[in-house]
Amino acid sequence: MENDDDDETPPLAIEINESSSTNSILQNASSSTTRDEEDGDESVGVTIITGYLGSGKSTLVNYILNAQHGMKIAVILNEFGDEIGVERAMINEGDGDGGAIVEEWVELANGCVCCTVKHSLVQALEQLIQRKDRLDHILLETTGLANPAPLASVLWLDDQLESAVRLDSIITDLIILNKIDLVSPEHSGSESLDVLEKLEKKIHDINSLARIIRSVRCEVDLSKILGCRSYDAKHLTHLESLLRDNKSLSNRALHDTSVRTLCISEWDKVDLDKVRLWLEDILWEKKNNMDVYRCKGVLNVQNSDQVHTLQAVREIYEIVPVRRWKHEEARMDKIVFIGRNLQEGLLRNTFRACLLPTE
Ligand SMILES: Nc1nc2c(ncn2[C@@H]2O[C@H](COP(=O)(O)OP(=O)(O)OP(=O)(O)O)[C@@H](O)[C@H]2O)c(=O)[nH]1
Repeated sequence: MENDDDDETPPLAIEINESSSTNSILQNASSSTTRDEEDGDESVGVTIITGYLGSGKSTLVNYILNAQHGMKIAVILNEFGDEIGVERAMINEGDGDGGAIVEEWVELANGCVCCTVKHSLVQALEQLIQRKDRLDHILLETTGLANPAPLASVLWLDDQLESAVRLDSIITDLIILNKIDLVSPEHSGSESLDVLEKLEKKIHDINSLARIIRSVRCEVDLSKILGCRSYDAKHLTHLESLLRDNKSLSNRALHDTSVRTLCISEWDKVDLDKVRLWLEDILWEKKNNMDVYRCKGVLNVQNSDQVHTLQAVREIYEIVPVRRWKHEEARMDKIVFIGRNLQEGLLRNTFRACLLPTE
């Protein structure tokens, strides 16, 4: 579908719950508020967090929500269809104890925010703005396959939104060079230019203005990434080029269409050891030629009252308990796969062999 078709597409329903991301710029809450007050500008900053699958977008959202800044933050998550619910279950909301108070969670379903769900995004932002007195900032975490340029155009070209929200920055413009702990020592420091320096140079060859911050688990100085005002009038040239790039891109160019997402869900508890062997067979042995780029999910584990999250990026995976299941929460296993040659029947059947018999 071409971008122009979007106007004919009816808006999709958006879920807004009462409880209330791959690289970005955040500014310290207090300095952002002070600056806004000084300017008489009460617009709410929006930070778009983009980045490839598994680069650390949710890790950054988690870090921001749990940091000591006292901001009231709304999070808009864009997940592909079946992923709905998985992403949110994996993010630990701030507890309001000095950290973020998450006022709104908005999940945009059934498509990618840069193409088919633009209307939902506009609706979601409008609804959030109506509650603006209670909000300091909005984080928009896109799917790992999205291009941020069309999002910038949504924020710029919608007249109503223009004054009430402002694009603060896109975390790809501000580059968080995350996971530097995974660069092996023999690759860093031993040569005249180490791997990270070479990588930074390559990034600057593509975008000489990009600001780069190195991090492990997205632990970054929030004053460097929130409230950046990267797109204020003085940065207009950059914005214009972003919008121009957007016009010249077809949807085909935005996404690798051969990459597919699928989700398997079950209600029974799992045997964790069996799940590990199952996963290693898929990720390490490349069972039946399946090429899994990314896998994430929640598991209902035998003899545990903790939600376990499963995360895999290529061959690296982890399964960890993150918190207790909430009383009202449906305890289930839900796993999302993103990759090529995914065989749904095979994944589903082999996963069933990890389930415990229903009590
Ligand atoms: N070793 C290491 N692992 C990290 C780092 N940052 C994040 N991770 C892990 O990488 C995995 C993916 O992180 P996420 O934050 O879920 O990535 P994402 O970009 O939101 O992924 P998608 O939603 O699939 O696009 C998780 O298992 C994280 O714990 C880091 O700096 N070092």
